[in-house]
Amino acid sequence: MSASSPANIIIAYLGPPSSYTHQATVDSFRAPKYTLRDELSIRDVFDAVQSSSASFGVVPFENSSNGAVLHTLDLLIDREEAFPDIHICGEVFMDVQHCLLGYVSQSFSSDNKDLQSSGSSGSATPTSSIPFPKEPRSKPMTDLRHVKRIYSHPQAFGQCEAFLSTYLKGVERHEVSSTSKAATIVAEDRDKSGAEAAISSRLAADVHHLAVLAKGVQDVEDNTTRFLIIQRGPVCHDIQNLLPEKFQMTNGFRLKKKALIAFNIDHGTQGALANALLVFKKHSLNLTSINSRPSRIRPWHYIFLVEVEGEREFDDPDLLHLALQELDTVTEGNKWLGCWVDRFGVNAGQ
Ligand SMILES: O=C(O)C(=O)C[C@]1(C(=O)O)C=C[C@@H](O)C=C1
Repeated sequence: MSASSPANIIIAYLGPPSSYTHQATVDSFRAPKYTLRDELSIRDVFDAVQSSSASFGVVPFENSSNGAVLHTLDLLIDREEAFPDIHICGEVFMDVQHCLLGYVSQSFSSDNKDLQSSGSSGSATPTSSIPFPKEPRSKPMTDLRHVKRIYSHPQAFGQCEAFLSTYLKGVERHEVSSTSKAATIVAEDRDKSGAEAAISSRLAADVHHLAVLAKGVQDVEDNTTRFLIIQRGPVCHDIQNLLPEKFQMTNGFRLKKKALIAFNIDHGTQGALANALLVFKKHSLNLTSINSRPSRIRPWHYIFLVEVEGEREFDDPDLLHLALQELDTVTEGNKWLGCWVDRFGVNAGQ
């Protein structure tokens, strides 16, 4: 059966199961209409969609406290031209509450009434570069002296700095492809000595039979990750009808829409970047973010990614066409990466 047959719409997502991407995907693409397939890396999700072995893919894009997922940006700008047909067709916002998962140590559990004996005062140590470190929001629920290695996705480490630098200072960190992969590794710790722990989700604790050693370990209470839905081909393509209704562009005439565009400019021309940005202003496309990634062609030369939002402009292809034509005249090259219905303020599942 082909990936886009109505009875079998395959959605590839960054796994293994119980990753945050999985949770965002389950909430948006419900069985039996959709079949979810986990992939080991964000690149594998792009590959699955580009090769049409999946109709859609779900990947993390940015976090409200730690910023862009660089790996996703790099795959979108596609320096190697491996993903020429990938377009964004939707977004999902999800609240992310991290936990520290592992094992409760038998040797330390008897004296865990006093958690300060975990070797920490509960305050982060000031250093010359960070004289006033952020206080962690939560305390461990058990002694952590047995933890020698922590596994997680780099984004999750970035979101939990205060807790880690207070209660697990100097403990080796291992970056892996997702938080659920981290939980899988810890669950495989054969002697259950508790030397390994993962920053992962509450769901991953249940799936992998791990103990929750601390809850809500991210630096900020309101910690939201935005995920992108990707498809093969431009958004006007028939494949849009296979998406859940809330993501379909035609569903919301006059709904706010967003788009992502990548471009490069002649860095030697004065005002080149400003001129490119002015095109969006002129065409009433409100710029909401700008990211840059090294071009890897010349040092200190960047590819820019801008996100724009608008209403009428997206419902009239001629208006967009005009804006892009004008962008052609002030950039050295640009790539339309898709447009989608704005879901800001709407949680996954709604
Ligand atoms: O590792 C996961 O569980 C993911 O889905 C990836 C990811 C990310 O890359 O941002 C998703 C949400 C959290 O912000 C941390 C990690």
